[in-house]
Amino acid sequence: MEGFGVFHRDVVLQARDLCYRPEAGVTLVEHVDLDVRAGERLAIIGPNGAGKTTLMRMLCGMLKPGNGLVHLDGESLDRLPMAERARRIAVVGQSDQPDAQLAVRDYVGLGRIPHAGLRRRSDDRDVVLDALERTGLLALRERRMGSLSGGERQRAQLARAIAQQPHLLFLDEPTNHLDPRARGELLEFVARLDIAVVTVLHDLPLVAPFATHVAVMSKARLVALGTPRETLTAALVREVFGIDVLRLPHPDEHDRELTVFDVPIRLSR
Ligand SMILES: Nc1ncnc2c1ncn2[C@@H]1O[C@H](COP(=O)(O)OP(=O)(O)OP(=O)(O)O)[C@@H](O)[C@H]1O
Repeated sequence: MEGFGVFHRDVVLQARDLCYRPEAGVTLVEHVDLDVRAGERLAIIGPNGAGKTTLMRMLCGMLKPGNGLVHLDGESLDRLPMAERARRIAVVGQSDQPDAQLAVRDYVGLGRIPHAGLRRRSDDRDVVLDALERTGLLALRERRMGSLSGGERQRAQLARAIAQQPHLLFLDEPTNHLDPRARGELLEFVARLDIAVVTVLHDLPLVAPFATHVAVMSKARLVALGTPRETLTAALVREVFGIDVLRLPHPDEHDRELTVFDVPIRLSR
């Protein structure tokens, strides 16, 4: 494993020197190194155009890196057969376009394909029902995918990923169609799955409650990697996002701190 040094058994995903340059003079991701261990939840954050989605697509094998290596469970991702990759990794992307005519439960059932091919196994039905129940979609299981709201469709995509029973889950902005309460509920649900998660997240207030680790991207580079407390410093948030972050004592709960991202909208001068 050249360039990877000692492989630790609990490291699920290892990336070294990842770069992506679609054409001469254009660099979307530059020299990214990171590890994700079992049970960790990594949030990739950064401003629009920073390279977050490009990085995530390389980490999950959807995009071949221009340079660098990605290892899954100690094996090179690009040498793993597709079926084996699909048994270990589930991806909920931004641009997934589910077939509008499919019933919700059949759509979620597609998550079983890597395990059983097109042949149905007896436990598949239970796994699908469990995924529907855990995402609050049981009552909608006979509905067509095309009839769901944006938030319901997002939950169906997550249910399909859960039905895949992966041990590494990739999510690209999983909260973007959800109302504030549903955002927290969805991330709480994902955290309780107790599997390794890599997610692109724009919702800064949810990063610290959800993520065990944060990768901060800015202008194609990884500018910080660590726990939320190590990375979401006032100085870094100001430098990367151009906004202030304030940590205030909770007025009622003395053991809690409120983290406020101060986004000014000034209508008058
Ligand atoms: N094939 C390409 N050729 C040139 N530029 C590209 C290509 N693909 C993406 N880009 C640009 O690269 C930059 C990084 O894109 P990426 O989608 O990774 O950013 P992001 O951090 O996920 O952004 P957002 O928060 O807006 O989703 C963007 O400015 C995008 O327009």
